[in-house]
Amino acid sequence: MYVLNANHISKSYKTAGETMRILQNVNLQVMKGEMVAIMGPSGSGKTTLLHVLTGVDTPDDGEIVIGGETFSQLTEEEKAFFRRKHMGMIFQDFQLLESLTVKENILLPLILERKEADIQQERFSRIADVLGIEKLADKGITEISGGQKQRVAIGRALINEPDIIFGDEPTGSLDRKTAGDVMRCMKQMNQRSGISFLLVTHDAYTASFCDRVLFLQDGNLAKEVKKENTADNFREDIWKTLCGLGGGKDDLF
Ligand SMILES: Nc1ncnc2c1ncn2[C@@H]1O[C@H](COP(=O)(O)OP(=O)(O)OP(=O)(O)O)[C@@H](O)[C@H]1O
Repeated sequence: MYVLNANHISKSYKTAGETMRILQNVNLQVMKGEMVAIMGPSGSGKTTLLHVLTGVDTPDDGEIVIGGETFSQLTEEEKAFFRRKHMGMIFQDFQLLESLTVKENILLPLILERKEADIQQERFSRIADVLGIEKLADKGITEISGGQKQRVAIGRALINEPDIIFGDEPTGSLDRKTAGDVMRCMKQMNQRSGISFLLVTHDAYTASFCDRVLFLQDGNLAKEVKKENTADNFREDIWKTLCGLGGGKDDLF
């Protein structure tokens, strides 16, 4: 069953009288419980694709179905409502509120929805336990590390039990060890809850925690690499494919 089914997605930008075609007839599916990464050389349109899929930007053409709903046909107001219920977001710079505690940041989507206190507590305990951040509940955001901040952001993205979580360079501001810890947390949440992930990343190590990696080039999803045996082989396949598409070593590490 598809959680995300995007078909014939096209997007152009007009700058100084010139039309730049960024996405051309992109087709992309994510199954329930799948973790998928999108990679590609710098400027290939990864962020544009993520923005289009999440409704931050509008495609020129194409249809996006998320959790059975034709998301691309909703009004802006309906999209915002649908996003809160069915989609989670994780960003490179965490986007947490420094005026709130760790627990309040995670619970924010439920607080805004006025969910009952016992539901809030039950979901917080369950998620904080898996993410290993129970002891940080009352800390301020400025008092915790980058890796801890990203765990809090994952907790906030998960709290509404969405169909899919989108990540824009979720390990982009973390060192390699912390990136690994954060990706293991995501994988654990994915395996326990069956929530799907679609992550844009330039990092082969981060992508190797996923089940499948899609490569963007010249506005199209040009290649796909699936995890078939060891993590090391998968990482090597990812790296070779990206290099073959013109993304150099600097794009990876
Ligand atoms: N709002 C915009 N207006 C005009 N051009 C844009 C806009 N957003 C992106 N672009 C252009 O679209 C192209 C793709 O940009 P995008 O940020 O999607 O690439 P990317 O693959 O995410 O790059 P990177 O890996 O460097 O972050 C770039 O040439 C960029 O300059």
